[in-house]
Amino acid sequence: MIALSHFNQLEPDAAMALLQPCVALPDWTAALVAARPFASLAALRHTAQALAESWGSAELEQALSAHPRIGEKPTGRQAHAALSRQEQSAVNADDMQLAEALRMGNLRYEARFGRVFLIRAKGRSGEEILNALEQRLANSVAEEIAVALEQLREITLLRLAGAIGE
Ligand SMILES: NC(=O)NC1=NC(=O)NC1=O
Repeated sequence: MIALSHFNQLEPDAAMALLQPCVALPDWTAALVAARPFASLAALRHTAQALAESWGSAELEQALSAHPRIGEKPTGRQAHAALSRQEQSAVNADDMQLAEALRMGNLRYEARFGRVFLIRAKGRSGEEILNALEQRLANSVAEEIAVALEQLREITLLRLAGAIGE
């Protein structure tokens, strides 16, 4: 984590590299970097949230390339893989029944919506995630795009808060 004052002064490329693991949407990252300097963390968060409000299904598809399935601990060494592992740490991988239920749920979700099930996993148990998956399977296609985008915004803002602090 770096201080906001340090982030404000970083070279643009370094600032982009710092934010890259937040979400695989370079336009968002570049716009946030271009909006510097930020007077406070609240201002940074506000701008980050405002820039993410414009995301649609195209951004969702692009961003999902960097999000492993829930329950499939990512093996990559990239920063976002490490973040995913940490965010999914509450999903008890030793609970084989839960792991199988998540695996089947992911398959059902992908068959219905044609994309990976995305949820802000941090702070949620495996059971809570499975329940959310089951409930969301009943959503319409349009409803589910809106819900998945909101989860993407939550994940992104949580990762931003982890990257830049006081
Ligand atoms: N498919 C997912 O929901 N992935 C993820 N959720 C998180 O909170 N981090 C992830 O990588």
